[in-house]
Amino acid sequence: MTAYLIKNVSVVGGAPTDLLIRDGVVAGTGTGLDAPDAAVVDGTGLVALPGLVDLHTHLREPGREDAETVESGSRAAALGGYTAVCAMANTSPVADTAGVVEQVWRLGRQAGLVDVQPIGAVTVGLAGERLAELGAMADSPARVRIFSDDGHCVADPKLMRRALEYVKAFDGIIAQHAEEPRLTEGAQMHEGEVSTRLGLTGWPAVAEEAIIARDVLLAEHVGSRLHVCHVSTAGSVEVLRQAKRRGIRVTAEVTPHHLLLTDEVVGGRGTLASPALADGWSPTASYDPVFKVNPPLRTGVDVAALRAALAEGVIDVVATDHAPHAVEDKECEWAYARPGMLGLETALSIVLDVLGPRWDLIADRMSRIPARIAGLDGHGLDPAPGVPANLTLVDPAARRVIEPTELASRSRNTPYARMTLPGRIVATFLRGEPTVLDGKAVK
Ligand SMILES: NC(=O)N[C@@H](CC(=O)O)C(=O)O
Ligand SMILES: [Zn+2]
Ligand SMILES: [Zn+2]
Repeated sequence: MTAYLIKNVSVVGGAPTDLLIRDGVVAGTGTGLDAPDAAVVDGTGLVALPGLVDLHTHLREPGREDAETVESGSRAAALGGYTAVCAMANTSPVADTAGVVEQVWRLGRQAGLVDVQPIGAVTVGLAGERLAELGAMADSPARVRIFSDDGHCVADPKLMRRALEYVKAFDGIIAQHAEEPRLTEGAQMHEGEVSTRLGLTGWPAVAEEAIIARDVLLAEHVGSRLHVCHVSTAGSVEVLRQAKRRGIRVTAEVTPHHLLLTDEVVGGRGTLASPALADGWSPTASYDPVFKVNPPLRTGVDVAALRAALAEGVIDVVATDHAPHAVEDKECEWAYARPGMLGLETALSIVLDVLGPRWDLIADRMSRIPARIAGLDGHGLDPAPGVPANLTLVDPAARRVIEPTELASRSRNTPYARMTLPGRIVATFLRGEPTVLDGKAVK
């Protein structure tokens, strides 16, 4: 195994120092390090972060390998600075048995670009009727600890209660896609002024907020851990703030797209929550299905509330909800397009715009805390002697124009096409082995 000497790098925003990586761990830090056998990486002007960890990724394998595979998604993750991702269960077949979660886990190890931690389904077939074999998935080699029906809501409160009770035994987590289905029948976009103007059926904020309010009370009642997926509204932030004040064991994530984009883009307007990114950019058309996503893009008030909640910690982490879709499922009439957006290769850039170069906060929201929530021990640790060398090097001064066909994902449904984003991943290391060098995947 080659040793690497990263020279003159800022570790999480600190004063420039050298990092020696050897035998899978950080072997030493300090200025003026020398290691004749090591390959030198010039870290001047770069920031070293603990490898990013994504709690919410769709890798699409098994079933829709045309949209993404574990390997292509792992490559996209590494290029985005990730060293671990949690893969959602809405595959085909659904990851609702020990067999399927083990298959995904093995595919991740074979790809060897990031650690792929499968998430197990809560209910059989994501149908919301019968609990899946949660214990068998927890006991499998994949050691599943997070369970989610993402793409669907566990709408039945009795089933949600039983799922929370079941996972309590092994300190597991239920990650809820909060969407009261009876309030979103036929919904196409956020229910508000824009949906009224465009004549599209709305997805009301209350459909999310009512489920979160119910679930935090169930989690309190049972004394079990709840994680809220892709929080999208100001009202949800208030429910979470109150729940945390009551000491309820709830964590929450926000996606990059809900931190930047508003429902105005559906109508073809380029109003973004960030003037810098809006400068010179606008959607190519109205009803562009790349902006169709579940939960939907909300208003500027919601985006502002999410940005504040992320900075403050009411929202614990950023999760990408990387949702690759094949061209025929996405580039079609709005009503028939599948919802979802790519996120892995652009997440750090968006968060850098949202939070600014507050590297310690970024390390918390994108690495340390998601690693702790998922129980991924070797990840989310700042580079320091003896620590597994799971890290990424960021060039904060770089700017790049997003070109969908240049992404490593097998799909191209990124909402940031033609945007100029800040920051670039220069290198990523997984247990001391480079997965990205000079901005390119090593395999
Ligand atoms: N977010 C989306 O719009 N789609 C996700 C499912 C989900 O996260 O709800 C997908 O799997 O495509
Ligand atoms: Zn979802
Ligand atoms: Zn999802």
